[in-house]
Amino acid sequence: MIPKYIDSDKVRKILTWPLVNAAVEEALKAIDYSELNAANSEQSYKRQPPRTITACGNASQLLLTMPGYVGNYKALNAKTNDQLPCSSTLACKVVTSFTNNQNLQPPLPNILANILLFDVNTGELQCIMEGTQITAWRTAAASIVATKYLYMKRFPQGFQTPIKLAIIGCGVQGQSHALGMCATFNVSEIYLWNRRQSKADSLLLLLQHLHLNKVLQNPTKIFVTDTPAEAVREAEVICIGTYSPHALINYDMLKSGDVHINTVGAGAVHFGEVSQDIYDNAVVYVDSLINARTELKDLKANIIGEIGQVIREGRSAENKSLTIYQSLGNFGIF
Ligand SMILES: NC(=O)C1=CN([C@@H]2O[C@H](COP(=O)(O)OP(=O)(O)OC[C@H]3O[C@@H](n4cnc5c(N)ncnc54)[C@H](O)[C@@H]3O)[C@@H](O)[C@H]2O)C=CC1
Ligand SMILES: O=C(O)C1=NCCCC1
Repeated sequence: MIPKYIDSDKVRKILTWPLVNAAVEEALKAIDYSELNAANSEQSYKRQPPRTITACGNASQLLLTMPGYVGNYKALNAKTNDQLPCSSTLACKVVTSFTNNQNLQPPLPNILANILLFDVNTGELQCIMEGTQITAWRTAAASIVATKYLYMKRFPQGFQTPIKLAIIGCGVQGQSHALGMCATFNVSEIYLWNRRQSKADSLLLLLQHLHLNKVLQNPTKIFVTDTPAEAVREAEVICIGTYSPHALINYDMLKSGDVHINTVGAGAVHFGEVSQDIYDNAVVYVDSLINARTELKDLKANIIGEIGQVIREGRSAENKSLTIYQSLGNFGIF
């Protein structure tokens, strides 16, 4: 059988925020196979071994392989939104992170991905999906799901609660986080910061264009700031996705009261862009504990558990107004 190839144009046509958010929530919700027992046999489950990271020459050129299986999950039909019968997916995402790509002429995305889908009965390769956009959407959707369960659920208005949002780093991830958050939540104000301001300006123009054309519904005030401190001063929800090896925000910069941070970036380690004093004052949730055990082993933080557990059981009573979703990366169900 020749596997089907789904190119980036076809992928783009399928992706919508409700669909991707739902797929990612479903994948995050799956329980680890080792915890499955007779009492929760209806539950979806996952087998997700640690991902491998292979350096190609040096640490700025990496190949990541991310295999996973999700069994017994319930997905929605993309066209009708109807619940589909229980499904299972066996897949492997293969990602490269080559951080010089942005300097090529013409530039390429630093993160390039392909997703291999296998027949769960025969193991045959069924399909290869261009995965670069899926990675951008999936990562933002995981932050959206984390924001929904760790932040929005604190308020009686839930999803409708107006939020002030900060985007630190306006590259591929910054853009998908801004678009996904604005498409999903009632974002009243959005503060954009990027090391090179022109990228933040471009994102501002894109957001204004989407609002003007009613692709984004809620009226959002959009600001470009000179510093990360200005961007986060008022923010209730912060998304940070850069390659910065040092902290771009620290605890003194945050507003007091309820704040939630989604941190997705940083190069060699996955926790460089937020200061230690923020971690000291926060509770941390991850997407994948199995990857956290290796990739976050040097992080000194109160890691409570996986976001999937919060989806299944609610947030534990840890009494902290500052939450962090530390995103390592896993895969959605597509
Ligand atoms: N957690 C996850 O699942 C995923 C994480 N990532 C990570 O997210 C981060 C961003 O990735 P992309 O948006 O695809 O890259 P990108 O190259 O499109 O954007 C990176 C942004 O970081 C900024 N930046 C780079 N170095 C900086 C520094 N020293 N200080 C301040 N800003 C700096 C750049 O100005 C740029 O706007 C990377 O660390 C990447 O590894 C990417 C995909 C998935
Ligand atoms: O989950 C992913 O995809 C990635 N995670 C870390 C950085 C590269 C892509």
